[in-house]
Amino acid sequence: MSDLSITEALTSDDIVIEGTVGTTTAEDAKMSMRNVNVFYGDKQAIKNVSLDLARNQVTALIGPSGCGKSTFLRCLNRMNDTIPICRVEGELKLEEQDIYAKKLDPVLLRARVGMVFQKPNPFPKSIYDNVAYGPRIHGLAANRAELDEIVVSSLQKAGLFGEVKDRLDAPGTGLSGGQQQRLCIARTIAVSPEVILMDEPASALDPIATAVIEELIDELKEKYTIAIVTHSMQQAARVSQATAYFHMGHLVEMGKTEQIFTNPTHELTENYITGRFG
Ligand SMILES: Nc1ncnc2c1ncn2[C@@H]1O[C@H](COP(=O)(O)OP(=O)(O)OP(=O)(O)O)[C@@H](O)[C@H]1O
Repeated sequence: MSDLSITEALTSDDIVIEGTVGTTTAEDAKMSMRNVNVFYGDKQAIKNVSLDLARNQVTALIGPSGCGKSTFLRCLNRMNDTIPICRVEGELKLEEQDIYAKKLDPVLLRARVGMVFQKPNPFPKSIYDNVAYGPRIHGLAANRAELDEIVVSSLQKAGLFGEVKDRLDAPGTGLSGGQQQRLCIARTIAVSPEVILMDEPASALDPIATAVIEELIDELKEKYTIAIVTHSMQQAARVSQATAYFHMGHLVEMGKTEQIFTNPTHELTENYITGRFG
Protein backbone atom coordinates (compact mmCIF):
# COMPACT_ATOMS: atom_id res chain seq x y z
CA MET A 1 0.00 0.00 0.00
CA SER A 2 1.38 3.45 -0.84
CA ASP A 3 1.20 6.25 1.72
CA LEU A 4 -1.57 7.91 -0.27
CA SER A 5 -3.78 4.87 -0.22
CA ILE A 6 -3.10 4.41 3.50
CA THR A 7 -4.18 7.99 4.11
CA GLU A 8 -7.28 7.40 2.06
CA ALA A 9 -7.98 4.17 3.86
CA LEU A 10 -7.46 5.79 7.25
CA THR A 11 -10.06 8.41 6.53
CA SER A 12 -12.51 6.13 4.76
CA ASP A 13 -15.52 4.58 6.43
CA ASP A 14 -15.26 1.68 3.96
CA ILE A 15 -11.91 0.40 5.18
CA VAL A 16 -11.90 -3.36 5.57
CA ILE A 17 -9.72 -4.71 8.37
CA GLU A 18 -9.67 -8.46 8.50
CA GLY A 19 -9.14 -9.83 11.99
CA THR A 20 -6.41 -8.77 14.40
CA VAL A 21 -2.70 -9.33 13.93
CA GLY A 22 -0.35 -10.15 16.81
CA THR A 23 -1.07 -11.79 20.15
CA THR A 24 -4.42 -11.09 21.75
CA THR A 25 -4.47 -13.89 24.30
CA ALA A 26 -2.55 -14.19 27.57
CA GLU A 27 -1.47 -17.36 29.33
CA ASP A 28 -2.60 -15.96 32.65
CA ALA A 29 -5.64 -13.88 31.71
CA LYS A 30 -7.46 -11.91 34.40
CA MET A 31 -10.14 -10.80 31.95
CA SER A 32 -11.05 -12.38 28.61
CA MET A 33 -13.19 -10.73 25.99
CA ARG A 34 -14.33 -12.60 22.90
CA ASN A 35 -16.14 -11.33 19.80
CA VAL A 36 -17.27 -8.13 21.44
CA ASN A 37 -19.56 -5.86 19.42
CA VAL A 38 -20.87 -2.60 20.81
CA PHE A 39 -23.62 -0.47 19.30
CA TYR A 40 -24.92 3.00 20.07
CA GLY A 41 -28.38 2.68 18.50
CA ASP A 42 -27.68 1.63 14.89
CA LYS A 43 -24.06 2.74 14.95
CA GLN A 44 -21.48 0.07 15.65
CA ALA A 45 -18.60 1.41 17.74
CA ILE A 46 -16.76 -1.88 18.46
CA LYS A 47 -16.43 -4.57 15.80
CA ASN A 48 -15.77 -8.13 16.83
CA VAL A 49 -12.95 -7.43 19.27
CA SER A 50 -11.28 -10.26 21.20
CA LEU A 51 -8.49 -9.73 23.70
CA ASP A 52 -7.22 -10.74 27.13
CA LEU A 53 -5.98 -8.57 29.96
CA ALA A 54 -2.99 -10.41 31.42
CA ARG A 55 -2.91 -10.61 35.21
CA ASN A 56 -0.65 -8.06 36.95
CA GLN A 57 0.17 -6.33 33.71
CA VAL A 58 -0.67 -2.95 32.28
CA THR A 59 -2.46 -3.16 28.92
CA ALA A 60 -2.61 0.09 26.94
CA LEU A 61 -5.49 0.75 24.55
CA ILE A 62 -4.38 3.23 21.89
CA GLY A 63 -5.70 4.59 18.59
CA PRO A 64 -7.07 7.68 16.88
CA SER A 65 -9.88 9.71 18.37
CA GLY A 66 -13.23 7.97 18.01
CA CYS A 67 -11.75 4.50 17.39
CA GLY A 68 -13.64 3.04 20.35
CA LYS A 69 -10.99 2.80 23.10
CA SER A 70 -13.16 4.32 25.82
CA THR A 71 -16.21 2.41 24.66
CA PHE A 72 -14.31 -0.86 24.94
CA LEU A 73 -12.84 0.08 28.33
CA ARG A 74 -16.28 0.97 29.69
CA CYS A 75 -17.60 -2.46 28.70
CA LEU A 76 -15.17 -4.06 31.14
CA ASN A 77 -17.06 -2.87 34.21
CA ARG A 78 -20.42 -2.30 32.56
CA MET A 79 -20.19 1.49 32.72
CA ASN A 80 -21.96 1.47 29.33
CA ASP A 81 -25.07 0.16 31.11
CA THR A 82 -25.69 3.79 32.06
CA ILE A 83 -26.09 4.75 28.36
CA PRO A 84 -29.58 3.63 27.31
CA ILE A 85 -28.83 3.36 23.55
CA CYS A 86 -25.69 1.31 24.13
CA ARG A 87 -25.85 -2.45 23.47
CA VAL A 88 -22.99 -4.86 24.17
CA GLU A 89 -22.72 -8.31 22.55
CA GLY A 90 -20.11 -11.03 23.01
CA GLU A 91 -18.41 -12.86 25.83
CA LEU A 92 -16.76 -10.80 28.57
CA LYS A 93 -15.29 -12.65 31.52
CA LEU A 94 -13.58 -11.74 34.76
CA GLU A 95 -11.76 -15.01 35.34
CA GLU A 96 -14.64 -17.52 35.01
CA GLN A 97 -17.40 -15.01 35.74
CA ASP A 98 -19.57 -13.78 32.84
CA ILE A 99 -19.71 -10.08 33.69
CA TYR A 100 -22.90 -9.57 31.67
CA ALA A 101 -24.75 -12.41 33.45
CA LYS A 102 -28.25 -11.25 34.39
CA LYS A 103 -27.78 -12.19 38.04
CA LEU A 104 -24.56 -10.19 38.38
CA ASP A 105 -24.93 -6.92 40.29
CA PRO A 106 -23.03 -4.21 38.32
CA VAL A 107 -22.33 -2.31 41.55
CA LEU A 108 -20.43 -5.30 42.93
CA LEU A 109 -18.68 -5.78 39.59
CA ARG A 110 -17.50 -2.15 39.70
CA ALA A 111 -15.93 -2.77 43.10
CA ARG A 112 -13.95 -5.66 41.54
CA VAL A 113 -13.24 -3.73 38.34
CA GLY A 114 -12.68 -0.13 39.42
CA MET A 115 -12.36 2.91 37.20
CA VAL A 116 -10.34 6.12 37.21
CA PHE A 117 -11.54 8.84 34.87
CA GLN A 118 -9.85 11.47 32.74
CA LYS A 119 -10.79 14.37 34.95
CA PRO A 120 -10.19 13.89 38.67
CA ASN A 121 -13.66 13.75 40.20
CA PRO A 122 -13.42 13.69 44.00
CA PHE A 123 -16.71 13.87 45.87
CA PRO A 124 -17.42 17.20 47.62
CA LYS A 125 -16.39 15.58 50.89
CA SER A 126 -13.29 15.37 53.06
CA ILE A 127 -10.20 13.49 51.90
CA TYR A 128 -11.02 10.81 54.49
CA ASP A 129 -14.64 10.45 53.40
CA ASN A 130 -13.70 10.23 49.73
CA VAL A 131 -11.66 7.12 50.43
CA ALA A 132 -14.03 5.73 53.10
CA TYR A 133 -17.08 6.04 50.84
CA GLY A 134 -16.71 2.72 48.98
CA PRO A 135 -15.74 0.61 52.02
CA ARG A 136 -18.75 2.09 53.87
CA ILE A 137 -21.33 1.27 51.17
CA HIS A 138 -19.87 -2.20 50.65
CA GLY A 139 -19.65 -2.86 54.42
CA LEU A 140 -15.93 -3.64 54.28
CA ALA A 141 -15.05 -2.32 57.74
CA ALA A 142 -16.53 -3.61 61.01
CA ASN A 143 -15.64 -0.49 62.98
CA ARG A 144 -13.96 2.89 62.81
CA ALA A 145 -10.48 1.49 63.47
CA GLU A 146 -10.79 -0.88 60.51
CA LEU A 147 -12.08 1.94 58.33
CA ASP A 148 -9.15 4.14 59.40
CA GLU A 149 -6.79 1.37 58.41
CA ILE A 150 -8.35 1.01 54.95
CA VAL A 151 -8.23 4.78 54.39
CA VAL A 152 -4.59 5.07 55.45
CA SER A 153 -3.39 2.05 53.48
CA SER A 154 -5.30 3.14 50.35
CA LEU A 155 -3.80 6.62 50.54
CA GLN A 156 -0.37 5.04 51.03
CA LYS A 157 -0.79 2.75 48.01
CA ALA A 158 -1.87 5.74 45.94
CA GLY A 159 1.28 7.61 47.01
CA LEU A 160 -0.70 10.42 48.66
CA PHE A 161 -0.66 9.72 52.38
CA GLY A 162 2.49 11.69 53.18
CA GLU A 163 1.04 14.80 51.54
CA VAL A 164 -2.36 14.70 53.26
CA LYS A 165 -1.89 12.88 56.57
CA ASP A 166 -2.28 16.10 58.58
CA ARG A 167 -5.43 17.23 56.83
CA LEU A 168 -7.63 14.21 56.27
CA ASP A 169 -10.66 16.32 57.21
CA ALA A 170 -9.94 18.94 54.53
CA PRO A 171 -12.04 18.84 51.35
CA GLY A 172 -10.74 16.57 48.58
CA THR A 173 -11.59 19.24 46.04
CA GLY A 174 -8.97 21.53 47.65
CA LEU A 175 -6.07 19.33 46.49
CA SER A 176 -4.03 19.96 43.34
CA GLY A 177 -5.11 18.19 40.14
CA GLY A 178 -2.46 15.50 40.47
CA GLN A 179 -3.28 14.96 44.15
CA GLN A 180 -7.00 14.76 43.31
CA GLN A 181 -6.28 12.07 40.72
CA ARG A 182 -4.26 10.10 43.31
CA LEU A 183 -7.16 10.57 45.73
CA CYS A 184 -9.47 9.06 43.09
CA ILE A 185 -7.02 6.17 42.70
CA ALA A 186 -7.03 5.72 46.52
CA ARG A 187 -10.86 5.71 46.42
CA THR A 188 -10.75 2.98 43.76
CA ILE A 189 -8.19 0.92 45.67
CA ALA A 190 -10.14 1.20 48.95
CA VAL A 191 -12.69 -1.42 47.86
CA SER A 192 -9.91 -3.92 47.01
CA PRO A 193 -10.47 -4.17 43.27
CA GLU A 194 -8.84 -6.85 41.14
CA VAL A 195 -8.75 -4.77 37.97
CA ILE A 196 -8.32 -1.00 37.56
CA LEU A 197 -9.49 0.70 34.36
CA MET A 198 -7.97 4.10 33.63
CA ASP A 199 -9.39 6.38 30.95
CA GLU A 200 -6.67 8.91 30.11
CA PRO A 201 -5.87 9.34 33.82
CA ALA A 202 -3.14 11.93 33.28
CA SER A 203 -4.47 13.98 30.39
CA ALA A 204 -5.59 16.82 32.67
CA LEU A 205 -2.30 16.90 34.58
CA ASP A 206 1.01 18.73 34.18
CA PRO A 207 4.17 16.75 33.30
CA ILE A 208 5.34 16.38 36.92
CA ALA A 209 1.96 15.14 38.18
CA THR A 210 1.81 12.87 35.12
CA ALA A 211 5.18 11.35 35.97
CA VAL A 212 3.97 10.66 39.53
CA ILE A 213 0.84 8.92 38.20
CA GLU A 214 2.89 6.87 35.73
CA GLU A 215 5.24 5.70 38.50
CA LEU A 216 2.21 4.81 40.57
CA ILE A 217 0.68 2.78 37.73
CA ASP A 218 3.93 0.82 37.52
CA GLU A 219 3.76 0.04 41.25
CA LEU A 220 0.05 -0.78 41.19
CA LYS A 221 0.49 -3.55 38.63
CA GLU A 222 2.18 -5.67 41.33
CA LYS A 223 -1.24 -6.02 42.98
CA TYR A 224 -3.76 -5.23 40.26
CA THR A 225 -4.46 -5.87 36.60
CA ILE A 226 -4.64 -2.57 34.76
CA ALA A 227 -6.06 -1.36 31.44
CA ILE A 228 -5.31 2.20 30.41
CA VAL A 229 -6.65 4.30 27.55
CA THR A 230 -4.15 6.93 26.53
CA HIS A 231 -3.61 9.38 23.68
CA SER A 232 0.04 9.60 24.58
CA MET A 233 2.12 6.99 22.84
CA GLN A 234 5.07 7.89 25.06
CA GLN A 235 2.90 7.14 28.06
CA ALA A 236 1.73 3.83 26.61
CA ALA A 237 5.35 2.90 25.91
CA ARG A 238 6.44 3.90 29.43
CA VAL A 239 3.73 2.25 31.52
CA SER A 240 2.38 -0.78 29.64
CA GLN A 241 3.58 -4.28 28.92
CA ALA A 242 0.93 -5.02 26.26
CA THR A 243 -0.56 -2.60 23.74
CA ALA A 244 -3.75 -2.89 21.71
CA TYR A 245 -4.15 -0.64 18.67
CA PHE A 246 -7.77 0.19 17.79
CA HIS A 247 -8.91 1.70 14.52
CA MET A 248 -12.50 2.58 13.64
CA GLY A 249 -13.91 0.05 16.09
CA HIS A 250 -11.54 -2.75 15.07
CA LEU A 251 -8.68 -4.16 17.09
CA VAL A 252 -6.03 -3.98 14.37
CA GLU A 253 -3.02 -5.22 16.28
CA MET A 254 -2.04 -6.31 19.76
CA GLY A 255 1.23 -7.48 21.23
CA LYS A 256 4.05 -6.75 23.62
CA THR A 257 4.41 -2.98 23.98
CA GLU A 258 8.05 -3.00 22.94
CA GLN A 259 7.26 -4.84 19.73
CA ILE A 260 4.25 -2.64 18.88
CA PHE A 261 6.35 0.50 19.24
CA THR A 262 9.54 -0.74 17.58
CA ASN A 263 8.34 -3.24 15.02
CA PRO A 264 4.59 -3.10 14.38
CA THR A 265 3.21 -5.62 11.93
CA HIS A 266 0.22 -3.75 10.53
CA GLU A 267 0.62 -0.66 8.35
CA LEU A 268 -2.16 1.12 10.20
CA THR A 269 -0.34 0.62 13.53
CA GLU A 270 2.90 1.81 12.01
CA ASN A 271 1.26 4.92 10.60
CA TYR A 272 -0.24 5.75 13.96
CA ILE A 273 2.86 5.23 16.04
CA THR A 274 5.05 7.14 13.59
CA GLY A 275 2.68 10.06 13.84
CA ARG A 276 1.39 9.92 10.28
CA PHE A 277 -2.13 9.68 11.63
CA GLY A 278 -3.75 10.44 14.92
N1 LIG B 1 -22.84 7.98 24.34
C1 LIG B 1 -22.66 7.83 23.02
N2 LIG B 1 -23.69 7.88 22.16
C2 LIG B 1 -23.52 7.70 20.83
N3 LIG B 1 -22.33 7.47 20.26
C3 LIG B 1 -21.25 7.41 21.05
C4 LIG B 1 -21.35 7.59 22.47
N4 LIG B 1 -20.11 7.48 23.01
C5 LIG B 1 -19.27 7.25 21.98
N5 LIG B 1 -19.95 7.21 20.80
C6 LIG B 1 -19.37 6.99 19.46
O1 LIG B 1 -18.68 5.75 19.46
C7 LIG B 1 -17.44 5.86 18.74
C8 LIG B 1 -16.29 5.49 19.67
O2 LIG B 1 -16.19 6.50 20.70
P1 LIG B 1 -15.17 6.40 21.91
O3 LIG B 1 -15.41 7.55 22.80
O4 LIG B 1 -15.24 5.04 22.48
O5 LIG B 1 -13.78 6.54 21.13
P2 LIG B 1 -12.35 6.88 21.71
O6 LIG B 1 -11.40 6.09 20.87
O7 LIG B 1 -12.30 6.65 23.16
O8 LIG B 1 -12.25 8.43 21.37
P3 LIG B 1 -11.44 9.58 22.11
O9 LIG B 1 -10.00 9.20 21.98
O10 LIG B 1 -11.76 10.78 21.28
O11 LIG B 1 -11.92 9.65 23.51
C9 LIG B 1 -17.38 7.29 18.22
O12 LIG B 1 -17.86 7.30 16.90
C10 LIG B 1 -18.33 8.05 19.12
O13 LIG B 1 -18.91 9.14 18.47
